[in-house]
Parts: sequence; C-alpha cells; structure tokens
Amino acid sequence: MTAEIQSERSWSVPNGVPVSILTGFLGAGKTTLLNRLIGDPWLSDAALIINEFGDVGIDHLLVESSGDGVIELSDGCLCCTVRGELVDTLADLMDRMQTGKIRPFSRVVIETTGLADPVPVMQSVIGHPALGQSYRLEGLVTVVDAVNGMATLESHEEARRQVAVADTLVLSKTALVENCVALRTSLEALNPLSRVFLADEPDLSAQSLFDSGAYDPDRRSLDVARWLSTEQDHADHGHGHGGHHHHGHDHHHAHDVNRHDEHIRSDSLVFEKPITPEALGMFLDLVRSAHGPKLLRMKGLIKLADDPSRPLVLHAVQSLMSEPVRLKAWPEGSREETRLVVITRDMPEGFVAELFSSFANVPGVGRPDREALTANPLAIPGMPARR
Ligand SMILES: Nc1nc2c(ncn2[C@@H]2O[C@H](COP(=O)(O)OP(=O)(O)OP(=O)(O)O)[C@@H](O)[C@H]2O)c(=O)[nH]1
Repeated sequence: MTAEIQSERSWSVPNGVPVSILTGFLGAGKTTLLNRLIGDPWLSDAALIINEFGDVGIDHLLVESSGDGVIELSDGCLCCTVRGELVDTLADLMDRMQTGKIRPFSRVVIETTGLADPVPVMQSVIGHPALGQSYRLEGLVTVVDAVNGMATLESHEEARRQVAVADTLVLSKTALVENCVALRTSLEALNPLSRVFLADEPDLSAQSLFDSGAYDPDRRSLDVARWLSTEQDHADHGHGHGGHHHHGHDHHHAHDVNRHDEHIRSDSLVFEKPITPEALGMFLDLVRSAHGPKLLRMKGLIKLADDPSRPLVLHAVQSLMSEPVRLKAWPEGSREETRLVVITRDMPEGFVAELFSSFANVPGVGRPDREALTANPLAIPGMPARR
C-alpha cells in the first residue's frame, strides 16, 4: 500500500509499473477475491484503485485494510464517466512516487465496476501517450459467477467483453452449483487461451492471478484487437476521457449511450435513521418477490434499530441473496448511516429509495406508509395501481 512519507529519492520505472485490472459482472465476487488477496505479501506495496457505479461508495469500506493506498473512484463508471479521473489518478500517483511524496509502489490493481467495459479502461493505460511511458498493462483478471454467469453472458455485452479480454478467469461460487460444464464451454468459446482458476482454490495467490506477463492482444480473439483499436480511435477523437454528462445528484448512473444499457440504473440511498430488522426483512421480501428479475445487484451497510453500532452487510446478486453478516462495528472511516446501492433494470426511477424510506418510516411527500404497503404489497410506488 502507498503511504504519505517523505523521501529524498526519486524512483525510475524503466519498464513501467504493472497495472492489473480486476473485473467481472455485478456481484461476481471481485471485492471478495480482493479481500482474500489483500494480505498477500506480493501485494504489500501495491496501490489499489476501486471504482463503483453508484455515487455512494461501499466497496472501499468493505476491503479489509482499507485506508492507506486505497483510492476510491465512485460516482461513475471507469469505462466512461470517470475515465478521465483514472488517467489523472495514475498520473498523479506516478508523479508523487517520482517526487518522493509517497512510498514507491510496485504495482497498481484497479477493481472496476461490474458494468465496466474493460476495453476503454485498458486503452486508458496502454493508449495514453504519457501513461504508456510509465505504466504497462499486466494481468487482466475477470471473475465469473458460476450461479449467474450463463444468464449474464447471454444478456450483457459488457460481461462477454470482460471475459473475452481476460488473461485469467476466476470462477466464483462454484460450490453453489452442481457443475460448471456449460459455463466453461461458453467461456472457452469467448476466450480459449485464458487461464481458469476457481475462487475457492486454497493456494490461489495474487501472483498466480496477476503476474501473467505483459498484456498481449494478439493472444486474444480478433474481436479484442479490433475493440482495442476502435477504442483508440474514440480516445483520439476526444470521446474517451471523462467529460460525459452527469444528471445532477439524482442517483442515476451518468449514461454514455454507447457504453451502458440505458435500461440499467443505479439508486444510491443514504439514511441516518435506523431501520428495524423486521422492516428491513419486509422491504427485502417485497423488492425480491415483486421485482426479483429486475434486480441486478443490491449491496449495502444497514444501520439496524436493535443495535445501531453494529451494521449489517447486505448482498444480493440477481436472485441470489447472501446470508447477511453483522459487523462488530462500523468500518473505519465510514459514517454511521445506512448506505445502500441498488442496480436495477427497467425499474421506475427512485422506486427502491421510496420503498426503503417507507419501511424505514422516513417521511416523504406523497409516499405510502409502511402499513399501507404491507397491507397491500401490490400498491408499490411508481407502479400503476391494480384494480
Ligand atoms: N458462496 C460464495 N459466495 C461468494 C463468492 N464470491 C463472492 N460471493 C458473494 O457474492 C456477493 C457479491 O460479492 P462481491 O465480492 O461484493 O462482488 P463484486 O463483484 O465485488 O460486486 P460489485 O462490485 O457490486 O459488482 C457477496 O455476498 C459475496 O459474499 C464465492 O466464491 N462463493
């Protein structure tokens, strides 16, 4: 991890500092994998950049040893809206290392959002005239969820691109399925040369995953080489570096129509008032029973009324809801408030936020109260009334 320390020395980087990209679709298990690897001595002097889709960052709080050396880029997606920030961050890191303002780092690991198209992220590093002198791409790791992987590959272009460009694929959640034969066949068709690991292999090390030599597009499909060159054209014509519009503070993703499916939106909620465990249970039941297929990802830290000092970590990935974990205390650096990010497809704007507020009994104009919702769960805000 990097740290602000004084040093007289400048550090030269003859071959460029390796930059590894950790990607994978929403909820595939990127942060879980990173948490497992973070204590690995091979990453002890790595700088970690975490990008999140919603404007309320959560992952950086859930990465153990968060703090020193962990840089959060939230409120947009690396492949479009915050791509310029990635370039600035990498340039700034290099500058500060070379001027001795931070401890030297031997590697950068970037965890992308689950919706990121990795190609423009890669191009930001290898195609940028200045960064290309200081950094080199090494180790593109894509996590694929064995439970939702097939369906995700079928319906999301981003997921297929994440697989196609990878040096290394990591299959997560394999213990939850009978076998992965069909998934592995699909992965092989998309990327026959990638190495494949299982996330629960006991001897999985950071080096085995990320140290795969300089990235070589020629070892990928023809599509990958074409995507990379098209992306370069985008960048050359001023398309690629930030500057995309952001719709104020109304909690959606700042869309670039060329990048993300317009039907996908991210709602981020922050509530200081605690919610009772019962109300939370009802909220989750209602979201999942009424809108399960539209729910792509939900994650959060929840402030519960029974003991507000011990937050609950909540994860749902499509229809799979993980057993919620109660933390002993709020993560260092976090405010004691509920933070929930919900990524949905084809859901009315603000729907989940309104629903949560109703259950948390946070007053709002024109919002049905919790009793009304539980008495008639079909009367869901934002949805047409049933007769
Ligand atoms: N059983 C099992 N659960 C896993 C595994 N990997 C991740 N999970 C669970 O899947 C959920 C999502 O994991 P994350 O690591 O947050 O996924 P992510 O890819 O970082 O999610 P986003 O950043 O939101 O895209 C959590 O509940 C994890 O505990 C695995 O290998 N096995």
